[in-house]
Order: sequence, then structure tokens, then C-alpha cells
Amino acid sequence: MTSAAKLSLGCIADDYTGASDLANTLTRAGLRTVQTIGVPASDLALPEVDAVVVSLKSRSIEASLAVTRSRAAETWLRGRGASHILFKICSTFDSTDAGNIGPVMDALRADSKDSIVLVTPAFPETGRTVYQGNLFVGPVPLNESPLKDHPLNPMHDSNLVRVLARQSKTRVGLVDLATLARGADAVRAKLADLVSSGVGAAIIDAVFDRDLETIGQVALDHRLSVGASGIGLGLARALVAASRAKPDARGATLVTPVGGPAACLAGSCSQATLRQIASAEKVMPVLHLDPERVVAGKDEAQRALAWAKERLAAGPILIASSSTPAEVAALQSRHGRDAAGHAIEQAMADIAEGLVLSGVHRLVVAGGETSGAVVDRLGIPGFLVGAEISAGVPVLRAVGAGKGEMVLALKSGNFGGPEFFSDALALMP
Ligand SMILES: Nc1ncnc2c1ncn2[C@@H]1O[C@H](COP(=O)(O)OP(=O)(O)O)[C@@H](O)[C@H]1O
Ligand SMILES: O=C(O)[C@H](O)C(=O)COP(=O)(O)O
Repeated sequence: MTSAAKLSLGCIADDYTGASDLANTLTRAGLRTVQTIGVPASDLALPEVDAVVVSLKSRSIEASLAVTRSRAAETWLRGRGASHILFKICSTFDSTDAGNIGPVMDALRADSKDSIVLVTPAFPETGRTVYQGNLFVGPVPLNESPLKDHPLNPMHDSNLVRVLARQSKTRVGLVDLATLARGADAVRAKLADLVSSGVGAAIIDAVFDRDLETIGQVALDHRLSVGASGIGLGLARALVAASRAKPDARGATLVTPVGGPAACLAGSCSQATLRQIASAEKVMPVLHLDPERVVAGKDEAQRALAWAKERLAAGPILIASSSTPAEVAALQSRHGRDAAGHAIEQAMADIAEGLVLSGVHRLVVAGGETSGAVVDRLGIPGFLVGAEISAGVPVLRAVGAGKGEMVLALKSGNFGGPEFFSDALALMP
């Protein structure tokens, strides 16, 4: 980084859409924030910022590799003065019983020497709330939500104390909403009780933004916390209130118009994304990839590129691999979950690479793992945060890619309104 100023907050995100979601939240809370892809190269010119969100594609990889990569990011962030590290996970706690939230938390906690780690995925702005340790997605428990059908990390248990305990070597406890409602000192007292009984991680209830503010105050007593954009909001507000970060009135980076052809790629199979694709079909050409042909080889991606090139001059296009849960399950049963997922991610990266070579510099990508594959292939090392398209999804301006001006939107699978693709393109002129 060019700046010698110490960071107020260091963040390690386990996927790229979650990273941009958090960078958006921190920016709107007044923290000058940049999102990097991986640990930045020493020559990456970055502006003076209060917070850095290091994006990793570590949510669905082998746990020990996720630990190694997260610790490398931690070392880089601590080296730039970050006294508090937020390990950013999904607001729906996307993970398997083999990890990766538990193993990464255990490693970062050992490094931080914190006696206990505060953990909450709550993000009320997007309907993620936690009560008695149970995660709700809107009105339904996590295990009854569409997340039960996630292609890579299906969630079958809404009780996060149980879920985290299955992944972690640390004893997991709970700080309930009633304690939270009594304020920061009551939370501190409860945490001390938990520590005295051998607990090293605490799921904390949160239903409203005011709960996040209480959590943020207490979290700053520690060197590490784990959660989604909600705790990020709490931390940012606590840092500003403690004058450990000066609110930046400029807010988001003004994205100068890039122009030229625009394209959308959808690899997310979430219910929200399926609805958004259906809406997009009314206003732009949409190509549905044949997942079977994608897994079989490169021809389907080449077919998609040829289809796109015939239409780009006339306006935005959308290329989607997204299928229903039943279709996803059928493909996975034939080829394996990881193999099918990886093949489709790489096909999306092939398509993105071809689109950029064809002059596309305005790109919308739906899906966290999909975004990771695409951004890695395009070789983009970092982003500045632009306007908010919808809760949790900002316009991003690429920095350091050396490919000319490029703007992207990396949409978390479950985020965005029905007209998301049109909404995004309207803010990416
Ligand atoms: N039709 C399909 N069948 C099976 N897997 C798919 C299909 N389309 C996409 N995928 C895979 O599903 C996963 C979607 O994950 P991700 O991109 O993170 O979306 P989300 O943000 O909704 O979680 C990726 O691995 C992607 O390659
Ligand atoms: O939901 C969140 O907290 C983040 O936006 C996120 O992690 C999304 O991950 P996804 O794979 O894009 O759903």
C-alpha cells in the first residue's frame, strides 16, 4: 500500500461477494475502504484508507488451505496496523461440518490470543437475524430457507451454536438477546462468565441494528471477531464513536462512466437469482447454458461467447448457468458436487475473459464462488467501492488491473431486488 497510515480495521472475507458486501457497509458507515483480491502485491497502489477487506476464495476449499490463506491475510493486515480483524463469513453461515468457519476462527483466535471470540452473522438490513442462537432468513429458520438447497454448502441446522461447535475445537456458547438488551457491560459480564467456564467462542443474538452497535462496542475490546456485514456495521460505528476512524463524508468513490458493451453472468442458483434472471429475460437477451455440456468441455463456453458477440453492440446480455435445486442435484449426482461446481465456475471465467477481450468493461456477476473465478481470471487485484445497487451490493471500480477502466458488480446470490440486473447496469454507465 502506498499509505503509511495505520489501518483501523482489517477484514478477511471468505468469498468475493461477501467482501464487496462488507466493503459497501463499511463505506456507508463512513470508513474509507478498499477491497483487495488476496493479499495485495507490495506495488499495488492503494489510497489512504481506514479499512481493507482482503477477499479470499476460501469458503468452500479444503479447511487447512482456508486456514493458511486466512493467516497470510491476517499477517498482512496486522503488519499495516490493524488492531482488530473481522473474519467475514456469510450472513447465512454458509459452511459444511468440515469447516471452514470453525477451523479458520480457531487459528485466528490462537494468533490473536483473545480469550473469547464474538460470532454473529446477523445482518438485519437483509433479513438475517439471530435469536437464541438460531439464524433466521427473513421469517424462516435457516434450515427451512432456500439455503437448505445451496449447491456447495447446504444449510440443514439453524442453531449456530451447534453448527459452529461441529466445526470448531473451541467450546461455543451463547450471548442471548436479553443480555444484549441490557447493554455493552452486561455483554462483557456474560462473556467473562463464559470464559470462566471454558468457552472460547460466543454466538451473539442480534435482531436490530442497535444490537449490532452494542456488539461493535464490545468487539473492539478484542482483537478478532467473526461475522457478516452486520457486525461490520457495528464495528464501524464503534470505531467512529471512539474517534478511531474519522467518518469520511465523501462516501463512495464516484465511478466515472466507462461506456461500451455490458454483460451479466449468473452462476448463482439461489431463488433470488433465478427470479432476477426471469426478470432480465423481459429486457435483455438471456442465454441459459447447458450445464451438462459445460461439464463435458469448453465448447459450451465458446458457443456462449459467439452468441454474446452477435448481440453486445445492441445492448446488455446475460449468460446464466443457474438451475433449480432438482436440476443442480441431478448434475451433481452424475459428476460430483465439487467437480460440477468447479467446471461451471471455470466456464464462467472463460466467458468473462472472452467478453473483456471483446470490449466489455461493465460486468455484473451473480454468485460468490462464480465471482471469485471470474475476478481471478481477469486478474483484478482490487476494487474501490462505488454506489450501492441494493443492500449488500455496490458498484465496484477495478484498480490495478491495467486493462483500462472497468466497473463490476459482484452480487451475493441471495441479495438484490427482482430487477437487480437492470438496476446494476443503470448505475454502471
Ligand atoms: N446448473 C448448475 N448445476 C450445478 N452447479 C451449478 C450450476 N450453476 C452453477 N453451479 C455452481 O453452483 C455454485 C454457486 O455458488 P456461488 O457462485 O457462490 O453462488 P451463491 O452466491 O448463490 O452462493 C458454483 O460452484 C457454481 O459453479
Ligand atoms: O450474505 C453475505 O453475508 C455475503 O454477501 C456473502 O457472503 C454472500 O455469499 P454468496 O456465496 O454470494 O451467497
